[in-house]
Amino acid sequence: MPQSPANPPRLKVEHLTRAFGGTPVVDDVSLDVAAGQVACLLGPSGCGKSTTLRMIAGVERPDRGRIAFDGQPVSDERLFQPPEARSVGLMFQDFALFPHLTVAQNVAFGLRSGRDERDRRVAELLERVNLVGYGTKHPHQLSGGEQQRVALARALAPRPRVMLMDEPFSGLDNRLRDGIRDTTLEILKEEGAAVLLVTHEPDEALRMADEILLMRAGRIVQRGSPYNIYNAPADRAAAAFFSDINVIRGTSRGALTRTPFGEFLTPGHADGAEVEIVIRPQHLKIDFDRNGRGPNPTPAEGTPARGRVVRARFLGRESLVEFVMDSDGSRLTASVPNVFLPKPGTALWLMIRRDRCFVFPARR
Ligand SMILES: Nc1ncnc2c1ncn2[C@@H]1O[C@H](COP(=O)(O)OP(=O)(O)OP(=O)(O)O)[C@@H](O)[C@H]1O
Repeated sequence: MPQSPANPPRLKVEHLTRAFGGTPVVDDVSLDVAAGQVACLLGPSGCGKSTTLRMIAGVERPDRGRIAFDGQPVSDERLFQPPEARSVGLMFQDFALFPHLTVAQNVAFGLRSGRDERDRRVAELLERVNLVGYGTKHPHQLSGGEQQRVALARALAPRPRVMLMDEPFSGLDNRLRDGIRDTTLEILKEEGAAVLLVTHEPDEALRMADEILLMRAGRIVQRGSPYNIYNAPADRAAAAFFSDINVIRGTSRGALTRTPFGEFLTPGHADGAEVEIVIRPQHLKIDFDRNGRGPNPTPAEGTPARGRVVRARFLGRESLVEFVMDSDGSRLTASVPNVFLPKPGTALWLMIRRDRCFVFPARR
C-alpha cells in the first residue's frame, strides 16, 4: 500500500541516535516497516542492531529521534512510552518461556481478554504453530524447535502491531533452522504485524526479508530488496558481507581499467584512480586448457586468463577451486556447482561474468 500522511507506515523510525560513554552506537537510523512486511537489520556483531531494536521496544531510551506506530508517536523529544504501552511482540535468542507455566499458559500470558476469547486465541495459535495437543506440557518437555514455536505463539497472541525479533533462530540446530524460519515467516505474514528482525546472518536475511537494512558502525549503509542488496552492493564491504569475493585491482585511465581479463569500463573514476573490480566466486567461469590456448573472448565474458590450481575443496553443494594467475601471481577463487576437483598444478582458464562485476574505488 502506498504510504502518505493519511496512511502512515505501521512502524516509522526517524533519526534514532544513542551513545554509550560518548561513543555513538546507533547513529541517525531511520526506517519504515509496513504492516505485513518483514524488514531485517543485518550487520556484524556490535554494529548497533540490538540497541536499535531495544529502543523501538521501549527498553532503552534514545538520545534523539522519533518512533511512531501507525503515525502515533511512542517516543520523541517529550514522550517515552514503556514497552507495555507500545503493542510490541518480542522474541529473543533465548526464548525465555516461563518454566513453571504450561505451553497454553505461556501463550496466554500477555492476553487480557475474557477466558473464552483467550482460550480461542491460544487454540488458534497452537494450531498455527503446529502444536495441537501440547497445551498441557511444560517447556522442559519440548525440543528447542518446539519451544521456539511456543515463544512465537506467545509473542503473537496479543496481536502486536510491531513484532521485534533479535536473532530468534540462532539457538536452534542448523538442520532445523531453515524449516522453522519458513514456518515462522508464513505465520508472521498471516498475522500481518510489521516485523523487524535482527540478524548477523546474511542467509537468514536473504531468506526472510522483504527489505534488508544493512548496518555498519551504528549506521544503515544500504537498504533494499534481498535481490538488490546482493546484486548491487553499495561498497566492497557490503559485497563481502554476503559471500567470499575476488578483488582485482587496477588503475582507471580514460574510464577504462586494464586487467589480466582485458579492459573493464570504469566510468566515473578519475584518471589514475585505483579501482577494485569485485566478483563473487560463482561468477568466475572455468574452461579447459587447449594446448596453451583458452576459449575465444566473448563480449559478455571478455578475455580469458590462465591460472593454475592451488587447491580444490568439495563443500557439498559446490566445489571451491583456488587459482594462482599466470599473469601476475594473484589469487582467485571460483565456485563450481557439485563436484569439480582438479589436481593442484592443473592449468585452467578463467573468465569473468562482466555483468556480475562491481567496481569500487580502491581501499587505501
Ligand atoms: N548498556 C550498554 N552500555 C554500554 N555499552 C553498550 C550497552 N549496550 C550496548 N553497548 C555497546 O554498544 C555496541 C552495540 O551493541 P548492540 O548489542 O546494539 O550490537 P549488535 O549489532 O546487536 O551486536 P550483537 O549481534 O553482538 O548483539 C556494542 O559495542 C556494545 O558493547
